[in-house]
Amino acid sequence: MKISVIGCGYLGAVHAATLASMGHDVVGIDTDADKVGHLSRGFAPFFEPGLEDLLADGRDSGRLTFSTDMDRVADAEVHFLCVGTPQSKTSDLADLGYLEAATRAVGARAKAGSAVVGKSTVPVGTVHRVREWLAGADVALAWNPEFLRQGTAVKDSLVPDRLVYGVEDSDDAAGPGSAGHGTVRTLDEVYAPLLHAGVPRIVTSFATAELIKSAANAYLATKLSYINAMAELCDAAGADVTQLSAAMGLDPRIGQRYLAAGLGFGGGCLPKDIRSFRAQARELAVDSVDAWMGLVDSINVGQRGRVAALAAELCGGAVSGRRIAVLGAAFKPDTDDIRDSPALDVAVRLAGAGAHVVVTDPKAINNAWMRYPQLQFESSLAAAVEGAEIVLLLTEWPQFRALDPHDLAGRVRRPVIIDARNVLPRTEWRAAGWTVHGVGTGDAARVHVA
Ligand SMILES: NC(=O)C1=CN([C@@H]2O[C@H](COP(=O)(O)OP(=O)(O)OC[C@H]3O[C@@H](n4cnc5c(N)ncnc54)[C@H](O)[C@@H]3O)[C@@H](O)[C@H]2O)C=CC1
Ligand SMILES: O=C(O)[C@H]1O[C@H](OP(=O)(O)OP(=O)(O)OC[C@H]2O[C@@H](n3ccc(=O)[nH]c3=O)[C@H](O)[C@@H]2O)[C@H](O)[C@@H](O)[C@@H]1O
Repeated sequence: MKISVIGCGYLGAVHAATLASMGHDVVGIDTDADKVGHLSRGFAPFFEPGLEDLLADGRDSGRLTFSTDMDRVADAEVHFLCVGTPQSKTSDLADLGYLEAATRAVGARAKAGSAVVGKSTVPVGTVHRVREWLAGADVALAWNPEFLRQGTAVKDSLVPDRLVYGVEDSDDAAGPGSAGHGTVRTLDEVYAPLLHAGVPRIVTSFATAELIKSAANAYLATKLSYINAMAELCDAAGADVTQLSAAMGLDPRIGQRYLAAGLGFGGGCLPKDIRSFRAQARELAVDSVDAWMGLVDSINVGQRGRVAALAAELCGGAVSGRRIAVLGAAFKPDTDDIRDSPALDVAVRLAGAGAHVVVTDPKAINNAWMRYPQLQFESSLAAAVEGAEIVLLLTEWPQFRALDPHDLAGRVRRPVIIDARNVLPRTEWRAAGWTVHGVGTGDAARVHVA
């Protein structure tokens, strides 16, 4: 099929590349000429494992092209809308400005009978606004939310847990002869290899499809804030949240995933999505969801404050003038994305309190250094920790987990580390002379003021 993908960021570039790998002819459109230049040459404009291989395959096969020219969408049979829906600068609401611009541009060029399919994460009810923005274009409309995670985006796209199709009420999966089966059939054709492999697909209304996406992210955020609240309880009681979550997770009704307590969640999605969800609940007068999301958000942001306060405590009450090494700038490992990064938030708080903060990260320094002039960035871990009075492990990259505590002890001024992701083998590090503090690992009662 001929497909256009509008918006080639973390979601769209991966979506375009995986569709091409399934045999479709795909054009990816983005307003960012730099991004399009990279993608056209087969290079990923951001770090995402496996993406460059797919881009190179797509370029070599001729099935995958990129452009800034919106006119290139004209002969596509399906248009996927993948532009950003960031948090508004002035409220909790999602900013739908990019989506409106992209939709209007597609609507003006899409050929009659083609399908416009939304993938961006949107507040419930947005599809009706998209229909208005299409301004009478003779196109079908569907909403097909995406659930991929950065860092595993290629795998998540090629082997998704489920496909969700939000379609017109008249549309159904009954096949030829039913009133408006157009978009279901079209999407089935797009995703044929996945459906053939047995990926479940849910066909539902627009509102339900929109809410499935928001509710899934809100649930993940809820699970994370729940375990972080338990971490605070563990610190207060002298218990260990890593053992608590491991034991809880063995119950298959609970499961191990998203139960890793620590610095909490960040990134370009969960934080803004729970705020948008909150705003939607307020508009719909569903107070319980508003209050719930408010608590999830405040527990999450509170983790950052707790780690910064622990650093101050371990520095004798204040960090002013202290040299602090921060391991991690990305919002999580295996990505270079620093959007709402908990690690950088803590680093900025400490710098704001007068510390000399040196940050290192395997992939995210290029994205971070111009944005945060108050921080020093080092690509070499050895340079970052040199002379540090305290080390903070804030993003659990494999290379940080595997650090040799003996080697590191020889480089720092004081062997004190906050393992804010609870990933280091504490016994080994303590045997190497380190004071190790986790989050919720019951160390709070053992803080020694230096
Ligand atoms: N990043 C992720 O892992 C996932 C993101 N999502 C959702 O997907 C959407 C996109 O997210 P990201 O890819 O992370 O954002 P992003 O910011 O990385 O990418 C958005 C892209 O859209 C482009 N763009 C903006 N306006 C445009 C226009 N009028 N025409 C063409 N291109 C335009 C931007 O230049 C940018 O490259 C959001 O709604 C997000 O919530 C959903 C699932 C996963
Ligand atoms: O809507 C989106 O954009 C995506 O948001 C998340 O994906 P992502 O933001 O890429 O990252 P996750 O792996 O979910 O991690 C989110 C945050 O939670 C943190 N986290 C995750 C798991 C855990 O146990 N503990 C924990 O603190 C991570 O460090 C990270 O900061 C969802 O997992 C995806 O399903 C969804 O498609």
